[in-house]
Amino acid sequence: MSSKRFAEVIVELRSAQVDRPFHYEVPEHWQEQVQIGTRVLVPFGPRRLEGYIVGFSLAADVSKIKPILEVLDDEPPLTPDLVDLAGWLSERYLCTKAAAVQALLPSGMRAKASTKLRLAGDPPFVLPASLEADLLQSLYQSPNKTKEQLIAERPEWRPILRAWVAEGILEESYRVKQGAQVKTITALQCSLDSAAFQAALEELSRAKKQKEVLAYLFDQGVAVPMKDVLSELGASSSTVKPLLEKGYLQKVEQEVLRDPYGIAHEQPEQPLPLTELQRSAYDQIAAAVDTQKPETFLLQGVTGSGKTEVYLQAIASCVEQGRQAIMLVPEIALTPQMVERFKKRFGDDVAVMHSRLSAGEKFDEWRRIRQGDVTIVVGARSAIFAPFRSIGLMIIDEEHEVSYKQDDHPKYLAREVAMYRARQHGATVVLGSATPALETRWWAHQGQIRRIEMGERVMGQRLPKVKVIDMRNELHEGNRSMFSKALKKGIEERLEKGEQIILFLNRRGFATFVLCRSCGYVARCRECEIPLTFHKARGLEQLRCHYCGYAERMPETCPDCKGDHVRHFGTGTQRVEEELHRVFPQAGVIRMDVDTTSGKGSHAELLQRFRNQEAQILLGTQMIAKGLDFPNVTLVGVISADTSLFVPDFRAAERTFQLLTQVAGRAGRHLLPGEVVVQSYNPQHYAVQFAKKQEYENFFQHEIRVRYGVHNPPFRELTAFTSVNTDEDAALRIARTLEDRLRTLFQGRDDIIILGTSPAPLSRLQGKYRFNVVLKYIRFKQVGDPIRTVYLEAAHEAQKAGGYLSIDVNAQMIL
Ligand SMILES: Nc1ncnc2c1ncn2[C@@H]1O[C@H](COP(=O)(O)OP(=O)(O)OP(=O)(O)O)[C@@H](O)[C@H]1O
Ligand SMILES: [Zn+2]
Ligand SMILES: [Zn+2]
Repeated sequence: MSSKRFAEVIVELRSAQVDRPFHYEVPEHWQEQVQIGTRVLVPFGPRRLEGYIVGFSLAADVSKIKPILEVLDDEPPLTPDLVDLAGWLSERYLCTKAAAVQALLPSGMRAKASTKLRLAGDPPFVLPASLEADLLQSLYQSPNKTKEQLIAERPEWRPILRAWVAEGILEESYRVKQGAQVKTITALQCSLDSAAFQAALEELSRAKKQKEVLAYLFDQGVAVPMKDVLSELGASSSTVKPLLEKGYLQKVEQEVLRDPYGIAHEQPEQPLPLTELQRSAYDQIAAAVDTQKPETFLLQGVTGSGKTEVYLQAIASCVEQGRQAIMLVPEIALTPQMVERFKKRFGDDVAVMHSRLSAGEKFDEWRRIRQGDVTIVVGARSAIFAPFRSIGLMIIDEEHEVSYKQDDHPKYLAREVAMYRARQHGATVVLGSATPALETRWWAHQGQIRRIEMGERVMGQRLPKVKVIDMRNELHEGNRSMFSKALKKGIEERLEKGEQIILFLNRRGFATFVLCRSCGYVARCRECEIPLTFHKARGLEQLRCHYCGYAERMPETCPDCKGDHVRHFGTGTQRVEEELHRVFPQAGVIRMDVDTTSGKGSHAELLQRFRNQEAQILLGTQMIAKGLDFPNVTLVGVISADTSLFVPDFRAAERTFQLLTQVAGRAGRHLLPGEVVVQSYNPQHYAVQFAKKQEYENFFQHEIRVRYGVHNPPFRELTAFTSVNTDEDAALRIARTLEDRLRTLFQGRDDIIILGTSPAPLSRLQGKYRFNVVLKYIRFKQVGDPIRTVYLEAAHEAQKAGGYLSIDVNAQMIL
């Protein structure tokens, strides 16, 4: 090809003003090497930026076009289908292309560029006492300093450097440091031929250990990690040193991949013989994978129905056909046990990706996927972007989980990304849950996706019996404790029999607020206006804001009425723990909440202690609701079902139902029968009642009518705009302007509903005021482009006013 190609490059700036590809010339020597997805370094104004090639064109205005400075990788990090996916992400979620590209790559990927300088021409004549003289001296004395370091040292040198480069006195070259370094180890190698080897042995006649090391490496024929050589032969580095000096051995740096789990996987575990229901589910999924046509399933299986075994075998069948598989699980459920289950089945063929890995570990796992070293990835949300070549199967377990929606740009929903990639790759998507998202179940009802039902537990165990206790009656009968009589009795029985108990505290609400019983004053954060949460640590009573971290002492008297009736209300895990110790002094309790699990690995460690039966009671928030499987647990108690029912969220009923069903599903999964006790002040609520009977289908029928009546998902999609500013008037003004423009734009469209400017449920956060405008529409395709224009304009104005305007397309929660 003789005609010159120009590369279209997306640079790493996330600003909307530069949200388009820029053209660069591809220097002759890189013509062969660059492809779509190649990472490059390009000049951008006075800066040098990293960017990705997203296309090629025969550009016209050649005069202005600058050449690419550097190609950053041998293999392009992005495959062409990922470049295409980035384009889709930015259109679907209205984010910049740069933000979309970055979402596809591990955080450790970003390079830092630096500029090396070399004196190339004759140094200029400079006055002995001048800026130029200092610079020259510095250049001679420390030739390794980069341009960036020099400028940081003396900003006044910047124009001089620029001039000298222009005059050819200095020459620039770029060096790029990877964000996360490739990890290497030192290995030893013997590259002598046999004759030279024999000669060397003679020469070393008396140095027995040296001879041994040399012979060992000669026999190996390949490089062996130095530490293995030393431990194998019981040698020390002083043995190796003379061999290196004489040139008999060479040191080589070998790349190694960090294995974050490092589990030894010797004997692969055999698949279990499937039950009839599992077999039928497996057959349908495997057949779909075979067709290589995009298809989505809802695998609706009650808790304990053995969905995981179906996933494992479907993955095995996909991999056998030479295609790759992605398995998503909620971050919280991605425990070492979970990973171990995959590693036992598939050995080293599995990469793991989640946010608790270090940047280096993430980078390595990502490279193993990109290089084709593994065919399966298990991970949290972002693993859906795994750079596989030919995806056959994508599974999203607990697909209804909120954590599958990214809360930062691009605010993608993993389920939608999976379905888009399925179209690209001709892959099958499996959405698995006992309590599917209402939308998913609705699509299945509409026939857009196929539903597979597994209505029974694996060994035919009964679903646990759920008792709902009316806490109002308990109070009327004089029981002022947080444990109903039934729950107390249940705990006592289990403690006696040596069985285990999970107590669950539903804390989506703001549980331990502080209230004055005589005047009704509620302590709130000064910055966020959220009720403060009561905390007790080392005898100190504190009020803390869960959003911004603000803290103050618990007041002794009411700031409003000066009375002494201020009390903390609601129930935090700490209070339940104290109460447990008081009522059941003999019982060991493990508490799991954000306070006890903030350290790396502490989450897994606490669960392991419970598994080892070091304590009989596990007490926690929703983080213990998912995927835990403990054979000895026969009682699950929910302290209060109500806290999640009264949050200002249209999904409150759905979430409550899901949480209660998931929690109840933790009991009686094995041989011992299970019991569940749910305490509630609103036991008649339909979410509580359907959860009691574990009747998802009936809940769905009821809830879908409620949604239809108020035009909520799945009948409309919601996009939320939030105007944020420290100045309340400015925040309000921007939101109103946006609302007006949307109204003008969609005038006469009765399929579109605009919920006018209103204070956000979190009306103040970290000292900033927040106002929402919510748009409801049927098809995003019909509104996406016009919304983008209006949004970008208003966002620009918000910025000028010192705040910002955020957008959440297909919002799952409005805060
Ligand atoms: N075919 C089988 N034969 C014997 N045991 C099985 C079989 N399939 C699954 N099991 C066992 O049944 C238990 C429940 O299975 P699994 O955890 O996969 O259920 P699940 O549907 O994912 O439940 P949940 O939604 O509650 O997480 C597990 O202990 C699993 O090892
Ligand atoms: Zn008061
Ligand atoms: Zn706050």
